[in-house]
Amino acid sequence: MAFETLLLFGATGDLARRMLLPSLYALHADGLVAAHLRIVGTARSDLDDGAYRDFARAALEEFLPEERKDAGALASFLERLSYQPLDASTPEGFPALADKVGDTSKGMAIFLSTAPFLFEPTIAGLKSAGLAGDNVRIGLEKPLGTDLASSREINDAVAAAFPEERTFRIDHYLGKETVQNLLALRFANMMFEPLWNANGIDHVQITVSETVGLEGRVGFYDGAGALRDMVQNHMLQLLALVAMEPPASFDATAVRDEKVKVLRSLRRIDADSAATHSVTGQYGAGASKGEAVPGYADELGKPSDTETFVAIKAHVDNWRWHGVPFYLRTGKRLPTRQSEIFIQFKNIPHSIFAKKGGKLQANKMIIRLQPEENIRLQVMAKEPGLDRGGIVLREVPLDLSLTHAFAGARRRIAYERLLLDLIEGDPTLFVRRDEVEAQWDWIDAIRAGWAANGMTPKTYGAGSWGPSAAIALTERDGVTWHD
Ligand SMILES: NC(=O)C1=CN([C@@H]2O[C@H](COP(=O)(O)OP(=O)(O)OC[C@H]3O[C@@H](n4cnc5c(N)ncnc54)[C@H](OP(=O)(O)O)[C@@H]3O)[C@@H](O)[C@H]2O)C=CC1
Ligand SMILES: O=C1O[C@H](COP(=O)(O)O)[C@@H](O)[C@H](O)[C@H]1O
Repeated sequence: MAFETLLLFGATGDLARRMLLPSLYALHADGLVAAHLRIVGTARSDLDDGAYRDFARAALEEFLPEERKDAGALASFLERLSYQPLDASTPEGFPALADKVGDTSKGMAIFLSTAPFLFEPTIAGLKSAGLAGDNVRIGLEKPLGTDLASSREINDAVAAAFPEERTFRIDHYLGKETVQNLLALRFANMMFEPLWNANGIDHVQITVSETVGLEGRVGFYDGAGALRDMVQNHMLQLLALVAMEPPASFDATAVRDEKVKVLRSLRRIDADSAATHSVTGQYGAGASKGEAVPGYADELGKPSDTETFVAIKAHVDNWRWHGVPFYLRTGKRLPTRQSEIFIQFKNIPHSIFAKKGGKLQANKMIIRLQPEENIRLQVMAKEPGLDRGGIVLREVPLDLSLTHAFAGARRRIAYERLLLDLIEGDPTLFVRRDEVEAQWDWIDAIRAGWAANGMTPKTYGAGSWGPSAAIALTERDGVTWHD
């Protein structure tokens, strides 16, 4: 059921400015939210409704693409907004917040876009002010903790007021169009699923590379690092979607049941295998997009052992994936911004072209999430000609460019879909508690393995593909990273 109030904590933050307000505006401009949906923002800043609308207007001016700016839609969107100042770390301000929110009988969705240490007091405050009733659901921005224990603590605090079916944990990668297309590719087509296993697939690579550095998130990032910031959530969700069994239906329980089975089947990387199955790095000075950039420690202003790059060789220990490595790689200040899933199929069992000189390469599938969205299957074809000197076979792409195939359909940013699902109450693309905890369990073992082996990040030049050890991680298996 679509709710009629959205209460946004962290309404003055960076995420609200860059993503949440522009997404809500887009839903409004496209007529996708109810005419009577009210959006109440709250944060510490001492603003009134008018000042918050000015704040929101400035954010939209800055972050909306030019073609989306429409004066009429902007004015009517701003009318939906109101604001209540609140220090969420103490209970005092919550009664005033409840007054501001007013009648919630038509349902309220709450979104916590604040640091996780505020979740517990926020939830206590909401509960004490009567803002956690049966017709209220809550969305939680990541990070949900820094390890399994802290994640459990947060989840317990949330569960004290909101049952699991009313708790929506965000992983914005699940809102990305191509991520859902991966499900369509696997489960809406006959031809891939029979090969989608250890018989057909040699290995899988998942790369999420960024060109940016700290981007003003110094305080948060140095306490997190790439493993907890990116692998624990986005990359493991991508891995789970690639590796899961077909769910019985595209429904929240069925999909999440299958994902959690994969996450629980991940082979532990621990003290014995951390050094052989993972590599960490930290960028030093180098160049990004042709410009000289400082190293991480210089950006931070002090030396640090936080990893800005991680590469992992993972295994899913079940029948389907027996012996198939999943190589994961993510980092900041890499050469390109590129998120992709690369599926390397196995070689054909016997080549009829060998005696004619035809050289074969195994099929590959590249599922590109960003910057552009496309799915490409590399297949073998014969070069045109009379083949007098022998047959020449060449790898050619079968492209499914989503941008071209669906030209005219606007590409939505992930938060548009996720905020709409939160307001309408569809949890399919949100992460269930057991998934988050399985993810943390696996990540904690890796971190313990690093500590036990005294592993610290190896330096890589900004603008490179990470430390050379990351190349060696795959080359040892005769595998080259797909750049
Ligand atoms: N920015 C991003 O790209 C991403 C952010 N996240 C996560 O989302 C969350 C929000 O991030 P971001 O917007 O960047 O953070 P910011 O630091 O930019 O904003 C924090 C928000 O929380 C509010 N706040 C801080 N303390 C209190 C308090 N005691 N009581 C009430 N409100 C408070 C701030 O209000 P005020 O400024 O008025 O004090 C502000 O609105 C974080 O957990 C972050 O890790 C996750 C993925 C990406
Ligand atoms: O959650 C996070 O994701 C972003 C990358 O998101 P993308 O949609 O731009 O790929 C990352 O920069 C940030 O460090 C992390 O917290």
